[in-house]
Amino acid sequence: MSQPRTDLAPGRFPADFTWGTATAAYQIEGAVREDGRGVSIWDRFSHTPGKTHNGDTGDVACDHYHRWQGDIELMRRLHVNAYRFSIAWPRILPEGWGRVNPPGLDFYDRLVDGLLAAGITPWVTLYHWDLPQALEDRGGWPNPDTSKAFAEYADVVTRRLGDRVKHWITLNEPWVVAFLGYFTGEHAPGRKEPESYLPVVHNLLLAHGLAVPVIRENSRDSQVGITLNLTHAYPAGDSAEDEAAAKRLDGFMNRWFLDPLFTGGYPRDMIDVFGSWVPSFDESDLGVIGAPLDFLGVNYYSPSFVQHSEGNPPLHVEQVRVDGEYTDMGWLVYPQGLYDLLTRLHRDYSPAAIVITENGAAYPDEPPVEGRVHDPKRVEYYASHLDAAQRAIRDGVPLRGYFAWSLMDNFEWAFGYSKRFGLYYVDYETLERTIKDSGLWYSRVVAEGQLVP
Ligand SMILES: N#[N+]C[C@@H]1[C@@H](O)[C@H](O)[C@@H](O)[C@@H]2O[C@H]12
Repeated sequence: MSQPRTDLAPGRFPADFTWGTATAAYQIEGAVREDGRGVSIWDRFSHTPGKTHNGDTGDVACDHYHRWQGDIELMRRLHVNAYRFSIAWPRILPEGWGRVNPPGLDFYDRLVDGLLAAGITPWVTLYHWDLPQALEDRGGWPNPDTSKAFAEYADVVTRRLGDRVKHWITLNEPWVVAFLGYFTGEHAPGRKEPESYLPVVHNLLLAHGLAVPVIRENSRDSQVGITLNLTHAYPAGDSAEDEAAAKRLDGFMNRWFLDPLFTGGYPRDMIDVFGSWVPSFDESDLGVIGAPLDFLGVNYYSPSFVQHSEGNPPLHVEQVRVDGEYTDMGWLVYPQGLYDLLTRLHRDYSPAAIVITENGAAYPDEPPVEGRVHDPKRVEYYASHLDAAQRAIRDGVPLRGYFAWSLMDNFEWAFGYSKRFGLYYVDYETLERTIKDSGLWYSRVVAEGQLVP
C-alpha cells in the first residue's frame, strides 16, 4: 500500500516522477495514404460530409509522420522524460489482420529509437480510436472477432518494439469508443445503436484482456496498463435523489469499467439499471478482462455535477452547469475533482500505480506575436491540476506520472482543428510549431520537479 509522502514539500514531486506529453496517431501524423497505410474508421468518418467541424480531416494534421524528428526536439525543449503516443493499427495491418505492412512498423521503429536517443521514454498506446475500416466492414467492435484481431495486432507490434518499449497502454478511453462511436454516433464509425453500446464495451475490455499476456510475453519486464476517461460525480444538490443520481453516473462512466478490470465483474447495481442491455457473455471472459495491471492510466479533464431526472432512462441523470470557469470545450475547470478522483481510486480499487495519461485544456489561442503565444488560462489550468495531483501524492496516492495533453495543437476529432490543446501552437497553413507560455512554464516545472510561479 502506497504511503503518504509527507516528506514532499508542497508543490514538489517525487524525484523519479514521470513527466511527459501525449498525442495520438490520427490526431497528429497525417500521411494517411503513405507507405502502405490502410484506411481507418476516422478516415472514412472525417471524409463523410457533416461529421466533423468544417469538414476537417486528419489527412495532413500536423504532418508528424514527416516531422517526427523535429517534434522530438520540441519534447527535449520541454525537458520531458517520457512521451505517450499511439500506433496507427492501419499502418501495421492495413486490413486489420493478416498481412503486415513493414513500412508501418519501420516508422515506429525509427520513432522509438529517436526518442530513446533523446533520453525520452516511449509510452505506447496500442489503440487510440483508429480502427482499420476493413474490421469495421466486418462488424467492428460489436463483433467479438475484433477483440481477437486486436490481440493479433498487439502481437505484431510488441514483437517488433517490445525490446525497447517497456510501457504499454492497451486502449485509450473505451467509454468514448463505445458511447460516442456506437451509441450517439458523434465519433467514428458514427453508428447510433444503443443496443450495441454494452456489447462494444465488453468486446473492448476483452480485447484489452487478450492483449495483456501477449504484451507481457513479447515485451519482458514491461509495464502494462489501460487508459480510462474518468470523472468524479458530485450530486448537484443534497437530496437523496441527487446522491443516487451521482452514484448512477459514477456507475455509468467509471465503475462499469473499473469493476471488471479490478474487482472481477460488472457492478451489480448497474446491471440492474442497464437491464436487458447487458450482453450475455462467457463468465471466463471476466478472468481475461481482469488480467493484473501494472498501472491505471487516468485521463481527467473535468468532473460531473448531476441531479436526478425523471427523463433520460435508464440512468435518470442530468448534468448541471455550476458556476465556475469553463474551457473552450465547455468543460468546468475543477482541480479538486482530480484530487477527489485520485484518492477515490486509491481507496476503492488500489491500483498498483496510477498515471495521469492525459490532463489539459483547450482555449482559443491567438496566433504567435513576436514568437510568443500567451495562454495564461492554460498555465493556470495546469498549475491548479498539478497542485491537486501533488496533494494526492502527499496523501498516499501511488501517482507515478503525468502526461500533459497535448504536445501540440492537433485534430480534435469531431471538433476538427477548432480546439487547441497544445503546449505548442500549430499554424495549420505552414505547420510551424511555436511554444506557448504554458509550454515554457511546463518545461520549468519538469526541469525543477516542482510547481513554479
Ligand atoms: N476532447 N478532448 C481532448 C482529448 C482528446 O484529444 C484525446 O484524443 C482523448 O484521449 C481525450 O479526449 C481527450
